[in-house]
Amino acid sequence: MATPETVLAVEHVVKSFGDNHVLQDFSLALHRGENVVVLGKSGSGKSVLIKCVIGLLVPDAGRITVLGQDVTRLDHAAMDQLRARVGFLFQSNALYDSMTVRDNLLFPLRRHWLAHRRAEEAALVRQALEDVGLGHTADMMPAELSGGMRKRVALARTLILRPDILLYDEPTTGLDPVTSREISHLIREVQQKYGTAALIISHDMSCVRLTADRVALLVDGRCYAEGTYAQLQALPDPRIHEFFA
Ligand SMILES: Nc1ncnc2c1ncn2[C@@H]1O[C@H](COP(=O)(O)OP(=O)(O)OP(=O)(O)O)[C@@H](O)[C@H]1O
Repeated sequence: MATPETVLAVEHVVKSFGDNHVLQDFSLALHRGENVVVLGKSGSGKSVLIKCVIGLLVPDAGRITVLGQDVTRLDHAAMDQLRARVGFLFQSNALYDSMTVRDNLLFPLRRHWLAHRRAEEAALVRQALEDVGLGHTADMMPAELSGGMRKRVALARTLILRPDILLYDEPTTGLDPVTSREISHLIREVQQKYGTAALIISHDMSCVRLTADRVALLVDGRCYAEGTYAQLQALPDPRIHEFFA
């Protein structure tokens, strides 16, 4: 079997804030088309990791390569171009409340691909919304949507650029259990339909079980263990077991 292509590599990353050593030699690889969940307790450094990946924080040591480019060495323009290929779903969704759903989706499109024809734009918006099960919402304002619908719109807004990688920051936080499950299933559907690789940070075990091809456990700043959900669940190590209890 061919070796899977690595689309994101975190290698020996170290990040401290004063005496708070958050990431200590953390390494992880994400392969094309794969969903990897980084699971860790509150305060373990999951957000710090994702911020390092998108260049909002700079690691003290180590290397992060996204689609073959070392993000710690990219200038602003190169980072901006790379961000068009890496969709980031914020925990807060970060929708523009004063814009319709349609204009929220058009925003990244116009920012990154200036020369789209109107008819093409309309088709792309329609397709992205249909793919998240919200074909009828283009004219609505974000305030008219439920929490789950806002999450779907935010996902559609990242999908419209056809990213190679999706980064999900706690995608089910703040949602009720039924809606959380729907979003987890949607993450899987997107993976299958778009072929994107996803790095998902979460401590919602239902989301982890439903979305992860592989789980990486972030403990004491390191990738303490990795494997499928079932493999990790079966391990007797108490530091792993407590997540599955
Ligand atoms: N900009 C910053 N300056 C100083 N300390 C920070 C900064 N960002 C994060 N930290 C610290 O890094 C540690 C890890 O925080 P992080 O937000 O990554 O945790 P997390 O695993 O995402 O937690 P949660 O699941 O609660 O969101 C915390 O101790 C936090 O206080």
